[in-house]
Amino acid sequence: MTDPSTTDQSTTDQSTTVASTTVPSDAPAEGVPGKGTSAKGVPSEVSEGAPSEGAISRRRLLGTAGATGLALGAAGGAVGYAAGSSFSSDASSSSASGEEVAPLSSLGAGEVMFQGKHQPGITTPLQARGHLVAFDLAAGAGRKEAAALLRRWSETARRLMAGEAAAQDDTGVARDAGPSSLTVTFGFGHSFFARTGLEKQRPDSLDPLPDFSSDQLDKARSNGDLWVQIGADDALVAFHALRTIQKDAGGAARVRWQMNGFNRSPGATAHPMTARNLMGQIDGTRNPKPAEPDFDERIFVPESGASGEPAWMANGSYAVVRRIRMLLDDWEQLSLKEQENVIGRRKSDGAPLSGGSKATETTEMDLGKTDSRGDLLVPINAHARISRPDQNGGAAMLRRPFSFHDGIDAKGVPDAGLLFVCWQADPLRGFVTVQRKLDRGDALSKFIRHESSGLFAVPGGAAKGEYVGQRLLEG
Ligand SMILES: C=CC1=C(C)c2cc3[nH]c(cc4nc(cc5[nH]c(cc1n2)c(C)c5CCC(=O)O)C(CCC(=O)O)=C4C)c(C)c3C=C
Ligand SMILES: [Fe+2]
Repeated sequence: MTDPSTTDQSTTDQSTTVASTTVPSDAPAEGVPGKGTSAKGVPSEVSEGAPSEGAISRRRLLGTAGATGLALGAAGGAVGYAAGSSFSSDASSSSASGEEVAPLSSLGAGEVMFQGKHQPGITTPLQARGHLVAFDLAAGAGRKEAAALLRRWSETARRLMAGEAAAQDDTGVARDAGPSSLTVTFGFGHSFFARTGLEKQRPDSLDPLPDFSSDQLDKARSNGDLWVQIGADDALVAFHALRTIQKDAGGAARVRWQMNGFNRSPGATAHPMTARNLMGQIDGTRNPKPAEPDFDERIFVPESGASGEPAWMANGSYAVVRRIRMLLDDWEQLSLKEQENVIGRRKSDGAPLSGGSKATETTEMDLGKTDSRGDLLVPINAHARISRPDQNGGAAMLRRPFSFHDGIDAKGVPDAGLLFVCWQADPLRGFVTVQRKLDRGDALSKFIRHESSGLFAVPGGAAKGEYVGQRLLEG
């Protein structure tokens, strides 16, 4: 069993109130109950119900949050959609055989707050579905149109994340579901600033990423004026948000590229644990944790201007997005031992190869340990060795990826891999430093291909009544 406190999935957004989960979940709910959430993590407005400005709250349509969503039984994951039933999210119950089963829970009730110091979707636990979309401003659209768009998008994000319907012409696709931990995150690309006459406000940190020798990038699926990351634990909730955001763009912006991804569904594993990727590895073990003293400094732009960052980026972060194809046909030819040597960790439980049979995922890696023949137990080119902060002058990033699978390509091989999204206060010190090192001799590089790339400035969270990016667009 892995220690959930070590996993990226256990991280919680500072602006997050996640519904309590009383059954094992891949996304442990550590959210501190706060505004809009009862002590049990279930939205407290449910019975009082005060949907804003005439909106019909989806939660109200559902009756009570406790009576909605997916009811998960621990015994084999017995599942029933319990809308309108008397199922409760915190009541224990018995199976037909009289056997005690775990209390029911509602995945749909998970709610992340839109407003906060940081935007949602950065430290939020991994969600089951994700859409990454880049937009380019339409010809003739400038700062005014961009400001109006960000205002519309922010209002949509706030409403949908609270489980309300869209302000206009809601399609009804998500009407039976709760917020399902929906997050919508907005960022600006390098090209946005010239398009809007805001060049002077463009952070140096947005300078284009250098070329890496192993890049095989498709320009049409890279970069973009604006970037939106959508995540939710329900596929329809995520799609609904995507569609609403696309419709909100109206004539102001058009989609440049879109990528769709997924993670394991909460509750799929017997215990909360770090995610696995499509190569089967436990991935995310050594992510920085919000409780660590240097977490904020590594991931978020500080409030003071001392960093050389523009004031509008205070509490923001930089997202590097890479579509990384996994060459699964080649990878799967390797023996288990060969696969483990590529990473430097055991495939079964993520323990470092230097740790011996008693090691666990959290055992410290011993970089100098050798076997009886004097060979390093963690090979010199192992991915988990050379990507470490202590091998890269302290460089660190918060990795928050989605897997993708877009079928079989023209050559008959799986078009599958990782939508690698990483967050840092300074992309040059974070992603670029580590990727330069990986580019020079990562054992994993034979089995992956970077196919597209983006770098986006993601401003801090919106205050009440504010829209994301307002300090840039109206500053
Ligand atoms: C430039 C940054 C990185 C890229 C690109 C990248 C791609 C990539 N990684 C895996 C699988 C694993 N990565 C692991 C650790 C790890 N990877 C990076 C950075 C990049 N990875 C870092 C900073 C770390 C942590 C290093 C540390 O602090 O010890 C691991 C080991 C488990 C873990 O700590 O998460 C795996 C497995 C894949 C499959 C991949 C591209 C498809
Ligand atoms: Fe990695």
